[in-house]
Amino acid sequence: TSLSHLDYMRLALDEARKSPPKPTNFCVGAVLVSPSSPEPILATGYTLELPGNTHAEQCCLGKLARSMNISEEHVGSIMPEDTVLYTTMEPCDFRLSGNLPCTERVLLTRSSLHTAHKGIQKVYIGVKEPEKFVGENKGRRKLEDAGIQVIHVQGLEDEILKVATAGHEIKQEDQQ
Ligand SMILES: Nc1nc(=O)c(N)c(NC[C@H](O)[C@H](O)[C@H](O)COP(=O)(O)O)[nH]1
Ligand SMILES: [Zn+2]
Repeated sequence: TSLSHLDYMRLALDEARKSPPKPTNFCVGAVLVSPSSPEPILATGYTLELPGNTHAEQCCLGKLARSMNISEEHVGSIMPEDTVLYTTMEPCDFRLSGNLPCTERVLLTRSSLHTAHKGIQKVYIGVKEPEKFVGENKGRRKLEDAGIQVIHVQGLEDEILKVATAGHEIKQEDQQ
């Protein structure tokens, strides 16, 4: 039985819950999926899972690369043709830390220095990024311009945002 988009987004949310809350980022979860593969789940990831200031999507790519003994920037070359990414929050387009944004990392799966690969075909998002750290996230347009569909999977927004902002101080007016 194949899992629905909502099932995969729930899996991503389960990953997000594992992320240690911080006031300077969001707790996000992601799952790399090849729907038609015998083992559809290629990798899971959550914010800060891998050492360093890592993002959920970054951890998915890094873990998949490591499992195949290749570097992250070449991971697109080993992805099945139907690879898609589920992430509870849309891939970042700018990071206050200055680290490479996940939108760029997703784009890199589509082509590397010498050859183009299929890489990630679609990105399913649970919520858009709240404009708390970096203003409006313009990454969606970049992904679409590169032929990657960005699809909002509805239904888990409240839960996703509650998990994402677990490390953010509760303002007085929020305490009613
Ligand atoms: N899609 C997504 N996945 C994540 O795992 C994560 N933490 C964010 N968060 C976006 C937010 O804009 C950045 O976390 C801040 O801009 C701070 O940047 P750093 O995380 O310190 O590089 N967004
Ligand atoms: Zn990111």
